[in-house]
Amino acid sequence: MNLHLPPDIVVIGGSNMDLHARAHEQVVMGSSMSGSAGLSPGGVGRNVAENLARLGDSVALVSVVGDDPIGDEVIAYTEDVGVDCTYVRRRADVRTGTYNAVLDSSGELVVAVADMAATDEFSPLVVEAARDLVKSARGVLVEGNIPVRTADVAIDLAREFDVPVVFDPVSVPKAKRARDLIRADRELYLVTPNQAELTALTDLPADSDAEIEKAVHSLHDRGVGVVWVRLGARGSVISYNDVYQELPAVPTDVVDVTGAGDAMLAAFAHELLRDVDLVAAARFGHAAAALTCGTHDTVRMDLSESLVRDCAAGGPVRATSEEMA
Ligand SMILES: Nc1ncnc2c1ncn2[C@@H]1O[C@H](COP(=O)(O)OP(=O)(O)OP(=O)(O)O)[C@@H](O)[C@H]1O
Ligand SMILES: O=c1[nH]cc([C@@H]2O[C@H](CO)[C@@H](O)[C@H]2O)c(=O)[nH]1
Repeated sequence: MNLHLPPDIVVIGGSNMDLHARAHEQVVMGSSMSGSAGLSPGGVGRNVAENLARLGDSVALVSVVGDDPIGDEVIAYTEDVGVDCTYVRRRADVRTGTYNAVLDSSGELVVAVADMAATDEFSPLVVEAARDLVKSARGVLVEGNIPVRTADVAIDLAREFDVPVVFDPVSVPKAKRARDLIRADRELYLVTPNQAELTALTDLPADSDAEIEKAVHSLHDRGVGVVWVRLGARGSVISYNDVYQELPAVPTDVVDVTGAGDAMLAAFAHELLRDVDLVAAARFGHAAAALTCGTHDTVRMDLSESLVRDCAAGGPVRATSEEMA
């Protein structure tokens, strides 16, 4: 008997182990610096799934990791926070992806090397194997780190069953490759670029407010229902139907922005499952991002529904130590 209940959301995306090394002194290129470092499971898709589970949603992850000790750790951690990892494929012939970041003493990123090993080998067959899972979901989230042909199959599959699709283009190079995924002949529910990714998706400038608005409308013309543009410390713009609204970020002392966009997207999706108004859902997303920005990537932010709700209502942006996992 299959005892699995259908998930609210299926996330189709990458899983990594993140290494964050922070120098304790001014970084001198080519030199060995003293500092501290830590490991934590990462990957955009996996991060979104983790945050959804922490917010109390039922979520399944479709992903690929190596059959190696790092993959063991990533899966054990992700299952432990409540994500269904039944459809995470283990492959003996590839390494689990790693994201290796070096930060300076103020927390700014100096350089990051992403070895997307297993995610680069994420074949459409892994998505096909999750057909029944996708069919039963209320929403599917696809992130741009997976190969384009796999993302294409994932979107088609969800649309075949009329399941709304969220697409996160994740970076400029990935957004350029993913441009043709957004087409007028198939609807995407939500696309979430930052300004540079908006340009990469549309071939239009997106520096001024007027340029952003024009580029956003060109995505609507290509079948995207909701466009939510991330503007970093400024906040975001959300656009759908007759609504076009800029939202401020929740001010915070930034310690590490890694994963803030992933938490923001998870929190937004969490609210959508409750039929909350989209602008209110976006505000909830900003609160989750602010909480995540105030925490080192290596110390996972335990996003709980009440913590984010308090923050969105003007409450504290920093979790107390008891609230941290
Ligand atoms: N300096 C900041 N102060 C307050 N909030 C911030 C700051 N930087 C980022 N944020 C919050 O995090 C959200 C996501 O950050 P950003 O817009 O930089 O996303 P991104 O470009 O997709 O980054 P990433 O790919 O690293 O997630 C912002 O919309 C905002 O809510
Ligand atoms: O090229 C990449 N950079 C960063 C990530 C992941 O982004 C996450 C933060 O949003 C982080 O966990 C890292 O693994 C990736 O998968 N590929």
